[in-house]
Amino acid sequence: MSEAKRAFVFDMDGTIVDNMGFHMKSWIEFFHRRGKDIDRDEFFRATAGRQGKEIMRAYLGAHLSDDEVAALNAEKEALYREIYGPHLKELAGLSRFLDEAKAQGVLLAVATSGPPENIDFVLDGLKLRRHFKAVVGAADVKRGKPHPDVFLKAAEKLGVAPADCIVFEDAPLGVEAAQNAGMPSVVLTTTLPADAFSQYDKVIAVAPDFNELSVDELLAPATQQ
Ligand SMILES: O=P(O)(O)OC[C@H]1O[C@@H](O)[C@H](O)[C@@H](O)[C@@H]1O
Repeated sequence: MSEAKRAFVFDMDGTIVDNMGFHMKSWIEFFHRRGKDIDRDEFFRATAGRQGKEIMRAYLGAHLSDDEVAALNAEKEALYREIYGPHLKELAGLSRFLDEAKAQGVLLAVATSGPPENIDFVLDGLKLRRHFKAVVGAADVKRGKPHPDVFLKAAEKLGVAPADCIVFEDAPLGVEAAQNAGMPSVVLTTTLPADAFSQYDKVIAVAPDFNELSVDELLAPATQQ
């Protein structure tokens, strides 16, 4: 490993946990309560990685006040935590992978579009917070993915140059955000197959879970990847 500090920056939903099906269920129920139907696949591709407030305004009206958006978000995310709670589990191989990365001196961060309550729910619920030197969420940046803000903030908090960070993502908009931040990505195919990411540059690996990923291979010089 070179002298420069390296970092792994993890998306949370769909990457640390395989929960996007539960987010989808909660969105379907949330919109059903309002007499609206949504198409699962179309909705995932259009929204996964965006912040709740952006999704609310896109689907329910740009006129919504901040207070109205906050109340709607609180309802949707409480629904999600209620239905995912009994299934809460880290993606296969994650803890081993994090331990290996730390043993190699890699700094670790979480960069999610989720709100603080969802971050606590996953990181504290699974006792994972101790692994991460920085945790950045929707409350810390203005714009969700595909804007690069959340990844750039994580790199800044870690004190690592964006080009020395590798992002782990499951959503096309998240990979696009990493690309916009100047960071290569590893795609986890928890939610979509590999071909959904073919239009993006700098995808250096694709895997179904962390058991299939090697820290050493990911840290190998870029010319070998
Ligand atoms: O950035 P992450 O961790 O993938 O989080 C994205 C998700 O954040 C959630 O809070 C939203 O309700 C989801 O619809 C969204 O996809």
